[in-house]
Amino acid sequence: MSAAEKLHAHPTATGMSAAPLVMEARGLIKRYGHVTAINGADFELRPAEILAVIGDNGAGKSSLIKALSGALIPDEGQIFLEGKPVSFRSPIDARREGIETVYQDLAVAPAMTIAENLFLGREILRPGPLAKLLKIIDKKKMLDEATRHMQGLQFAIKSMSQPVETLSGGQRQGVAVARSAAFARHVVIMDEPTAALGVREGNMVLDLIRQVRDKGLPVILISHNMPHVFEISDRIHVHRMGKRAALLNPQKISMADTVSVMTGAIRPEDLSADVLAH
Ligand SMILES: Nc1ncnc2c1ncn2[C@@H]1O[C@H](COP(=O)(O)OP(=O)(O)OP(=O)(O)O)[C@@H](O)[C@H]1O
Repeated sequence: MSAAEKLHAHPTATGMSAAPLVMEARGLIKRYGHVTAINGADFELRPAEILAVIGDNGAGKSSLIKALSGALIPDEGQIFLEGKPVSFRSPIDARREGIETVYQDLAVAPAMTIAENLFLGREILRPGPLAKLLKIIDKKKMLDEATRHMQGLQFAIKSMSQPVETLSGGQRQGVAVARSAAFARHVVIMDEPTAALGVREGNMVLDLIRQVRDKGLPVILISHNMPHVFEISDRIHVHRMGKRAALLNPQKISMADTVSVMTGAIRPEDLSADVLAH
């Protein structure tokens, strides 16, 4: 058993709560030459929660998320999914394990329909050996399933055969969120999903993220938007200098104090216990 696995096997010895975790990381390290982007980071994600990950520019949020989504291989440390140690060599590995990531850019293919976007790279083929051999796509089934899924998320769009380029920015981002919700089995990671959006559209995407959580999937939300973080998250992971500095309860701590923890103006050890999340 590796050191990290031992840590995981004795959670109370490290002061962790014994509650079940969907995803966990212990002691992640990633160095780029002289820069240490991840510096002994811990991470914990609970079932059906929205966990915001916040931090100043350069704090190492993206690097942490890349490690959790297979886009970066850490030099040290261990990631656990549903209690099992996992080692992702690529984002495809992470996807196979049920972790879906929505990136801020590269969200959708504009010329394709909503239904096609939902099944992009995972098209449903018509039944039968010939259809499989010729890779004949079952458009009707994809359309039906897309409609059913979008209705389940209360996504207000009339036709799933509409090209994505006819949608607003918020609706496009909504399609990306819905796609990740459709295929994720364990975790949805969202990197600044509302960054490029106006107020109404941002709120629409926040609603959709809540729906994903309410379906039972935990969401990791990386965001610089403090009002959004406070509106939607169940717990806040503050990342600072390459590691988790604090885990905060947005119901108890003010936005101003949260920003102070993020920038280092308040030291985590000076916080009162009631603002910490467990
Ligand atoms: N591929 C890389 N090569 C070299 N240095 C890197 C690389 N990726 C990240 N870094 C460095 O690691 C540190 C953390 O970067 P990271 O992008 O993870 O931070 P961040 O919190 O996501 O920042 P931002 O909010 O600005 O996106 C920074 O100093 C960055 O310059």
